Amino acid sequence: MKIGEIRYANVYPIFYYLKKIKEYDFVRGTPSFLNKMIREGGVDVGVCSSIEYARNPGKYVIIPDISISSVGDVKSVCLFSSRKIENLENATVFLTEESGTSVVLLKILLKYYFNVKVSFTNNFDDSDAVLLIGDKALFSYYNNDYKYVYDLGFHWFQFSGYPFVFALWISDSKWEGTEDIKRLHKNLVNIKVDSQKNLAALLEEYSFKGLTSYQILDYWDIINYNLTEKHICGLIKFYKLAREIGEIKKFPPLNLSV
Ligand SMILES: C=C(O[C@@H]1C=C(C(=O)O)C=C[C@H]1O)C(=O)O
Repeated sequence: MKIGEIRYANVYPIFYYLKKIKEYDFVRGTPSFLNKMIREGGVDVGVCSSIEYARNPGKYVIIPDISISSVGDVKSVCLFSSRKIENLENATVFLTEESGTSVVLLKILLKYYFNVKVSFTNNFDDSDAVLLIGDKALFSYYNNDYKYVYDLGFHWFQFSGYPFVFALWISDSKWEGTEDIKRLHKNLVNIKVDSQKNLAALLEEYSFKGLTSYQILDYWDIINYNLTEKHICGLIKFYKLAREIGEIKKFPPLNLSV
């Protein structure tokens, strides 16, 4: 099986253990690259943007019990700004090209929670505020690169009261019901539990320029890999609002299965 691996710190603990099983091949990249890979059949399974599932629901199944989520702060998905958000009316906001989900989350929060209208750009230098995800966001978060930092995980929680599911483990639907996908599901669930018990051990092999060991541990501690009923409630709310703002065509049936 070929598995799409997000090359960020957020999911390093899971892949660290998954690679020890020696049963899988891996393709590394940003979420938007992996979304394209799974869409085009370049990988069989991937940890992909949750919005990718909703854009092509008949094509995938969701592997249960695992995700990349936040329950409150996430630290690695933030709007960074030199102005307070209420002063960003009519401003220009840079959107990272690495993301699928967070771009939609930002649009939802700006409209329904912050009540601010902005325009978007992919020109970093031309912007008043920037949406970053993954390691770039994490670096800026801990190194105080901007005066105002809006953690989208935190604000989603304030807004909805639910966890936010940034990424889902999805497989091409042709794998549904196979022994391979059942075994992968079992491996992932075991890894999810075990990896949280011994995060400090991972630091022997992991370094992140610009972050202290304490900051990395703190980050791995808050990143949430569960997919509980509450996560699903958050996901449903997100998909409904994404549909309202025209980011997806239809509310997708949620096919969680192995
Ligand atoms: C928590 C994060 O969530 C990520 C955000 C994603 C997106 O915006 O599409 C996809 C996968 C996750 O890596 C992060 O980037 O650190």
